[in-house]
Amino acid sequence: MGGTFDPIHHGHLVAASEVQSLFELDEVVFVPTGQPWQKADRQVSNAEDRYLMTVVATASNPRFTVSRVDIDRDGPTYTIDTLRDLRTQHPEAELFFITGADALAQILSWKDAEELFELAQFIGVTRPGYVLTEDGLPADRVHLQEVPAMAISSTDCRDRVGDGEPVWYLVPDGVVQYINKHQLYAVEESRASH
Ligand SMILES: Nc1ncnc2c1ncn2[C@@H]1O[C@H](COP(=O)(O)OP(=O)(O)OP(=O)(O)O)[C@@H](O)[C@H]1O
Ligand SMILES: O=C(O)c1ccc[n+]([C@@H]2O[C@H](COP(=O)([O-])O)[C@@H](O)[C@H]2O)c1
Repeated sequence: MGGTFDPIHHGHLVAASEVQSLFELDEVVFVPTGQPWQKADRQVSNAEDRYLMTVVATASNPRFTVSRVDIDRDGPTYTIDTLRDLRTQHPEAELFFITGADALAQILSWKDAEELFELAQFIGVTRPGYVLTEDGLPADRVHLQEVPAMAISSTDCRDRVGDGEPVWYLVPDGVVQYINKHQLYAVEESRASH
């Protein structure tokens, strides 16, 4: 499962857990993006912080691991490179890439979109506020999966921290503590003056 994970939240974790169980996956590899080029219009937190929050959030699940392939590669992050690197590391594995409905809808705009479907199958999961559709995508390589709806986004978590509101129970406890310890998403002056 690839994502910016700024920060990782329970929507990501529920989706990953549900897909792992339903598709009987041996392992779910969380891959924090290095430089998400489709989010170039906004500031993204330091890759090491996003990686460490992902490690903290997934540590207790024996089927969850975290990969550094995207954060250790220079330049913009493309899933085609992610899948090539994972294929090299796990030559025997059958790869599935888990994405939310919003990301799945954009996939034809990703780099080398056609080749993506040769390297992995894609599992699109429901996400509140987005319609899950495989229109225009190869039906034999794309699976749609309903998962329990968690109306949580990283944007909302960042905004809540910035506004001094709690993110307890939206993200794992260790991630709340990591955010506090490293003062991520700190209150901006314009907001603090309200
Ligand atoms: N609540 C959710 N339910 C299901 N899938 C989700 C949910 N939140 C995110 N995803 C999916 O997880 C992947 C990684 O998401 P990402 O790290 O961009 O989180 P986000 O909450 O969408 O972030 P942001 O609000 O910063 O854009 C994407 O494929 C996204 O569609
Ligand atoms: O390969 C691409 O061109 C591409 C473009 C946009 C997003 N992605 C990947 O899609 C995943 C979800 O991205 P995001 O930005 O919604 O967190 C993440 O693994 C990204 O690297 C990939």
